[in-house]
Amino acid sequence: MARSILFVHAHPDDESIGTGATMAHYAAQGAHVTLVTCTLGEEGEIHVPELAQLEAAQGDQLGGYRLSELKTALGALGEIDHRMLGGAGRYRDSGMMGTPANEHPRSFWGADLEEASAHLVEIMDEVRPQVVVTYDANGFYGHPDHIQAHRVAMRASEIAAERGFGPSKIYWTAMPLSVLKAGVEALADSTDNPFAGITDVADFPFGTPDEEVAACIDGSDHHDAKVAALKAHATQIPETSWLYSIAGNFGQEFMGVEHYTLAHGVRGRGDGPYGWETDLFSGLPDGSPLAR
Ligand SMILES: CC(=O)N[C@H]1[C@@H](O[C@@H]2[C@H](O)[C@H](O)[C@@H](O)[C@H](O)[C@H]2O)O[C@H](CO)[C@@H](O)[C@@H]1O
Ligand SMILES: [Zn+2]
Repeated sequence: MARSILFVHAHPDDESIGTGATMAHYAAQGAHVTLVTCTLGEEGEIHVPELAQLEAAQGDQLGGYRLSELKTALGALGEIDHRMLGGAGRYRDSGMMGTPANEHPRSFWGADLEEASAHLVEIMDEVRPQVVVTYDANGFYGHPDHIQAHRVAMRASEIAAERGFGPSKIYWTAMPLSVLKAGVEALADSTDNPFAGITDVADFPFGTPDEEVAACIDGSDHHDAKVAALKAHATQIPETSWLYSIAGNFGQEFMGVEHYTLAHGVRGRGDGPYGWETDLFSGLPDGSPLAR
């Protein structure tokens, strides 16, 4: 049975920023890699001056443009089965927490959980993922669309399990505190310090104690693919982005290695002081009994 893994992300660019190396890693291994993107990112900033008038308050065309950026990014990551939750345009980027866009009639933050989850269950029934990857209950950093993506992924997985095709393992993206600390220290004297003013990692809206991390996927062979995918999202990730500053300092060690907590399922064999799994499918029988 071919391995099938499903990633649920809120906006175009999250897939590359948070799980790009992992997606490329499994696509290169021949796994069926499905990405579900929940919104088109209509409320995003625009870091490409000549596209400034696409913004929501003017031409309101950023969503369509970001879909094209996403397709380019996925081309860099390998063979990815991409779906928009409910079809392109069904759910709109809700903006940052507390902004007027939260109240838009199609905002993802205001979506009916059962209806949105039903769209995801349909995809899960088709691709039968043994592994699902999404965010923790805080959406990794508190964005309403990320929180909603978590809720929809978890509810859909629950419904799928009731129907006999639930995932064997569910992971949430995570940033180990040791990695955050290393980043803050490495850039402390940098003139281009993205963490300027932050001295304590507790100041970040994200970060997981190393002992609570379950998996570390080394996709450093796909470092270049991840950087190419990030560059495809040029409206969101400018050349001056802190992502590139850190990559420049840490290189493959940062860009190509991605970490996860295990929210559901049995942890497989692991390495290192905390027994981090090195494969998200570890511990699973060859082929899920739930697969078609
Ligand atoms: C990575 C991510 O989830 N980006 C979201 C986020 O973008 C932030 C937003 O534009 C904010 O105004 C900026 O200050 C911040 O730097 C951005 O990361 O929220 C956007 C609006 O919902 C969303 O389109 C974007 O994908
Ligand atoms: Zn996002």
